[in-house]
Amino acid sequence: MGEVDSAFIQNPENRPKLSIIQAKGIPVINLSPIIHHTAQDSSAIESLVKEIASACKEWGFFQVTNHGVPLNLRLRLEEATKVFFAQSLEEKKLIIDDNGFPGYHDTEHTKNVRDWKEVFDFLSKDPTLVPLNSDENDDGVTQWTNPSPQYPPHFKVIIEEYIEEMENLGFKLLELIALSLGVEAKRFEEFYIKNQTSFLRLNHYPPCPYPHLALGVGPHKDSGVLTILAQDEVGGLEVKRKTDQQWILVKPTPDAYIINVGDIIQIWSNDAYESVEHRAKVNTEKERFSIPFFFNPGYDTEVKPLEELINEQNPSKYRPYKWGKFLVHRKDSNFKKQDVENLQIYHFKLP
Ligand SMILES: O=C(O)CCC(=O)C(=O)O
Ligand SMILES: [Fe+2]
Repeated sequence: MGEVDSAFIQNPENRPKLSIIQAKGIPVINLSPIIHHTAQDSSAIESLVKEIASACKEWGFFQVTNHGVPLNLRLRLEEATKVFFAQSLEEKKLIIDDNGFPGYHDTEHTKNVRDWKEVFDFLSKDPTLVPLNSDENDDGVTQWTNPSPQYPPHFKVIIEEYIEEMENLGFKLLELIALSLGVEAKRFEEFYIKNQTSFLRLNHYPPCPYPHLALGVGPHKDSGVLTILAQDEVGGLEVKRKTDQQWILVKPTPDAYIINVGDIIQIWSNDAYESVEHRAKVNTEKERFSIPFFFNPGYDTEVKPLEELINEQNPSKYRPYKWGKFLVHRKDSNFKKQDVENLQIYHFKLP
């Protein structure tokens, strides 16, 4: 692949520097007070909530250790992911839905530049109910259903088992985040009771001959509630530091998960917390794998700042929007190059 394919070339301002900034990096938070407790130790939980609050405010990103997800399960999923992607393109292309989601695909664009990656998406709930289209006046719904990969054996079972763990961890993190905002621990659960739209993504970034021009994933913010990411030892994820807008490499930490606040938490918190821009670099020698779990609410969730957090001094900064409509709009625009930027939450910002 000597020729440079222009579809992958980032605008000059988005091209990555290949030298690495080794900064102190995002906070690492030990979750053992909520995972390994018999009788809850309230002072340990209180200080954990404070750590979460400052990580969400200062970075929008953090890593967690002692999270309760069995390492053996993660290793089994990582191994199966490698075996899956090692198949031929023809074989992988069989594992796809007509809509291009969920399943295998290799043509995703971020901000209209093609990403140097291939992915496999798998829904948390099968089927997942979503709006028929992004038209606000159309109440029609449709279903997304999971593919059934036959190879490697037990792939589907491993993925399902792993998703269950991601949901458990997701709910625990949401409790900590709710407490850190000063609202009830279970405040966010109502948005997940019906028609959760979460999904697991397996990312494979093959070696790239021009890593100074292309990106595995271009700069973006995650649009859902929370992302729980497992990255391998190769590294490549960079986060835009809020204090000085520098791209900071997130150093791979064995058996840790990287958590990032998505756009919906930014809105629920009325901008107290911010969904932070990030991207994934590629390199000439090593392939890289990463596994994000996008923890998303029911399609009919109306996204707006929490009533407890707004008042005359701190009025709502956003007009409400329907999550499902946003999701479907994004899915329609992610697989082709368009002339305009796709939908972002600032489109809902009040003047
Ligand atoms: O591969 C990574 O480290 C990040 C992936 C990512 O940001 C995404 O898939 O939304
Ligand atoms: Fe992301």
